[in-house]
Amino acid sequence: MSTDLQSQSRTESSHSKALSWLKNEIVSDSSVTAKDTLRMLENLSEQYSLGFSQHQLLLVMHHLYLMYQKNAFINLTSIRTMPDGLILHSLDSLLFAKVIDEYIALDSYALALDMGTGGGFPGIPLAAVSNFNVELLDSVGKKVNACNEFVEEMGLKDRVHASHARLEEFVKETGRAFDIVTARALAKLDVLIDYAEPYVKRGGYLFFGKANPDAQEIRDAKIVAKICGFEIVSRETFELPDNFGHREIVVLQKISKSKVRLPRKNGEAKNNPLSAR
Ligand SMILES: C[S@@+](CC[C@H](N)C(=O)[O-])C[C@H]1O[C@@H](n2cnc3c(N)ncnc32)[C@H](O)[C@@H]1O
Repeated sequence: MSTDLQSQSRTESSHSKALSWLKNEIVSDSSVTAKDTLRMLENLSEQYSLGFSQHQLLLVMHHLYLMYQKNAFINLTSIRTMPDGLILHSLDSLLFAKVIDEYIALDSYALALDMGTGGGFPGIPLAAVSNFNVELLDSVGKKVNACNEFVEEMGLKDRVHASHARLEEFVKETGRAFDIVTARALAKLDVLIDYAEPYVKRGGYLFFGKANPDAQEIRDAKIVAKICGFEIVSRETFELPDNFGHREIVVLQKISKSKVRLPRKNGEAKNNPLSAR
């Protein structure tokens, strides 16, 4: 089968799974049906000019729903209701996809790594709206198992996979392989750059989501970016609806060799930051 036909048949199979799920399910907040939630996401998609198809949004919702089901057993999110999660997890992750598309087309077959993915944010929504091959990484085994269950259930297993490892160690298995590295709610920007450097190809991009980085965090990020061979190419800002707050996605490009040997030992990036040298 040609790659296009394989990809079309994969899309059809994940579409029918998501549709059969939508028909039956009532989401965790008993006053809101899955159909209502999909409508909310479609409205948000329009409001932020995201341009994703209904099928893609359905997949994004399917992930959120599976994540909330699993959250009853393992701690994946502290955001209690599905409508809040829709904004703070799904929309927030889709904003990454919107920004990434400006640098690497979502319909390309780029390789992406989501560092410290937790319940799969932003990596799984990113996979749902792209053709990317996505590696999700987390140091907590239960979260990794949950993510692998989600992508199997969503029909994305052949191009999305979660691995259980620390960022400081996973590079020994994979090498410098990725076009894109993402992270949300993992660490300060300087630490994220330190973690990500061994994974991204020359010319590749880092996309880091922050609530509101202060001037010191940006100063430290600039210092470490220079040491590690990156430049900050953009800082995209968004206001989430209903006063859910400010979001910034910082975009960096790998332009030269790192001046220090990375990765460093476990915990070094946080405990002995390059920005303080
Ligand atoms: C606050 S959670 C954020 C999860 C997700 N990115 C989100 O935005 O919802 C940070 C995650 O990073 C993982 N993590 C922290 N340090 C890590 C490391 N050194 N290597 C791999 N994962 C790590 C944690 O286990 C946790 O799941």
